[in-house]
Formats: sequence, C-alpha cells, structure tokens
Amino acid sequence: MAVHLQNSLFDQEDEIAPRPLDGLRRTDIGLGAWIDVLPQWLVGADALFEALARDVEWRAEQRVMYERTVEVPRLLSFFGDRDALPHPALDAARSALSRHYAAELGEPFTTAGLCFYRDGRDGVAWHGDTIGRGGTEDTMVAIVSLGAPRNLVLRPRSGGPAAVRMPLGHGDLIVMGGSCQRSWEHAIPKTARPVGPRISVQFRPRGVR
Ligand SMILES: O=C(O)CCC(=O)C(=O)O
Ligand SMILES: [Fe+2]
Repeated sequence: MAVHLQNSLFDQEDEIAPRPLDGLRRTDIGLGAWIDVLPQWLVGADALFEALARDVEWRAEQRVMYERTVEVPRLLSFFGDRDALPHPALDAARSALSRHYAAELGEPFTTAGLCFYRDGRDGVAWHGDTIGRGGTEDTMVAIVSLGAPRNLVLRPRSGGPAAVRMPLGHGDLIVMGGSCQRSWEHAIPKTARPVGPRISVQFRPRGVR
C-alpha cells in the first residue's frame, strides 16, 4: 500500500531512530495504573510510516458480533516473539524500551502488534489487553504512534465516561503500566473529523495480548 502523509506532519530526517527515553513523564491515573508519555520519541517517523504502510502485509479481519459477521475497523499485522520485525527501527525501539523498563518490568518487550487506521471510520472499541496475563497481572503495553494524530482515551473498567484523553501524534510514545489493562479500558474513538491514516505499533511482553 503506498500512502503518503501530508507534508505538514513531517520531520525531514532520513535516519530513523528512537531518542533517549529520559524525557518520559509518568502520570498516575489511579486504581494502580499509570501512563508514561514521551512526545516525538522517534526521529524519522515519516520514513518509518511510509515503509510500514508499504511493506507490512496488512490484513483485514472479520469478527462475529451478535451473530453477525462484521469487518474489524482497522487493518492488522502481528509479529510474535520469534518473528522478524518488519523494520529495523522497530528492533531499535523495542530494545530501547526493554532496556529502559528492565528493572521495573522484569522481562523484555517481545511481540509487536501493528494497526493501520485508514481514516476516521477506523478505530478500536473500549477494551483492555486482557487476552493473556494482562487480565490478571500488572504489565506494560508500549505504543508508538505514527501518522495522523488520534486520541487514545481511557476509562475505569468499573464504568463512567472517558477519564483520560491522550492525543497521540506522529512519533509519540505512550506506555500503559501497572494494572492498566485490567482496571482500565482504552479505545481509539472513531471520528467524523477528516483525519489521515495512522499506524500504531504496540510492544508487549510475551504472553500479554
Ligand atoms: O492504536 C492504538 O494506539 C491502540 C491499539 C490497541 O489498543 C490494541 O491494539 O490493543
Ligand atoms: Fe489495546
């Protein structure tokens, strides 16, 4: 898929590399959960966006909901802990995250889930990443956002409206940690605003999904 971003989003670097992580800022969001945020973590984010848009084998998926088959509103690709990642910059990002969080997380980030949001009609509904150990244990999910800015919203699983709204821009990093996957839910809401394409890369430890 050849997708070109509008120039206004761009940084002009050819090299793609993560910056140091010492600028990460942590916010305790309650219920034992926190988020770490670092805007513009990746240098050369446009080149990475274009390479991933072009080279990844994006899959459309269907899901059965209320006895009907519906299209999942985003394209997907998943790289398990034994799969080669689709771009060396993702190896560099994953290593940097594993190093930075080694003591606190106690294990490395291994898998990479990729989502492609074609426009505002794509999104992800309220959920926690609870298929694996995130449903019962504290863990971390690190997300690198590329392309058009979209909001990541969070709400306590016990209910109520979105309590945290985090605009994610081109090259930004957010890490959800502590009990976030089981005590909170997150979503990328669909939007009627005209928005360009966005790719997100989620790094998770083995057994978290
Ligand atoms: O695209 C994002 O930033 C979030 C994706 C997500 O929550 C997921 O794939 O579990
Ligand atoms: Fe998620």
